[in-house]
Amino acid sequence: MTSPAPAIHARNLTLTLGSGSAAVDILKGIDFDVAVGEIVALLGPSGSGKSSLMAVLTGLERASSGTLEVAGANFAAMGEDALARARRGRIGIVLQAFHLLPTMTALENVATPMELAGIPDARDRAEAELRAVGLGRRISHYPTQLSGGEQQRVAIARAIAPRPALIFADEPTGNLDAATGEAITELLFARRAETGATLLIITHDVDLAERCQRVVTLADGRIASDTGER
Ligand SMILES: Nc1ncnc2c1ncn2[C@@H]1O[C@H](COP(=O)(O)OP(=O)(O)OP(=O)(O)O)[C@@H](O)[C@H]1O
Repeated sequence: MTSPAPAIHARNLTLTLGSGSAAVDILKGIDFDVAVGEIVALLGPSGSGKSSLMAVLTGLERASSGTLEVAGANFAAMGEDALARARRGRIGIVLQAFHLLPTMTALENVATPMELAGIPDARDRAEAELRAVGLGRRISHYPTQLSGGEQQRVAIARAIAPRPALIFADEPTGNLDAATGEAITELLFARRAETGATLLIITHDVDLAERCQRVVTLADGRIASDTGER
């Protein structure tokens, strides 16, 4: 029997942006494995490469060299179209600034990406997910009619409704007050537990990092420490 593919298997990932004398080495050889279902916090000082690593791991940015498999897909070897398809089925992203479409209701924000991906029953699934994040009575509201915490709930519903194997959250509580941020953290952990997804959270919040199973710290484009599984 073979063991299941890890959620992330990265070896010697590098990222260099720009060229010639303007080239900047941003990631300098990242070896990183994440098991299915693991909850990992990614810490590190500003400019250490956290967002760049997330961009590479989510397939938004292509690594300059190295190997990368995400939920069994060989991201490093894929063409643009195949990569876009592979990302869609595997990855959900939650960002600090919510990034909801202002002209769409909460329901449309969650359902439309699934409709575009050809997922059946997109509206029903979106509605169920919005109920699961506590917004069953807000599905027809537009983002401007929702608080920051509510908007982040919509963003979490949008990320999780397609049932991705991995959820990436980049400073998900960074725009929220402490109490609202705490509620959003609880929700993210609860939805992860219900769906079995693997969760990677970029954060400056040491309390949030402490609640993750594993803390990986970046410094100057390299992994400086990794607590591994506790
Ligand atoms: N397009 C680019 N061209 C050149 N350098 C870049 C580019 N994008 C990012 N960088 C540099 O790469 C480094 C890592 O940036 P990154 O945003 O990944 O760090 P970070 O750890 O996420 O920081 P923060 O916590 O402030 O968000 C920084 O020095 C940044 O200036």
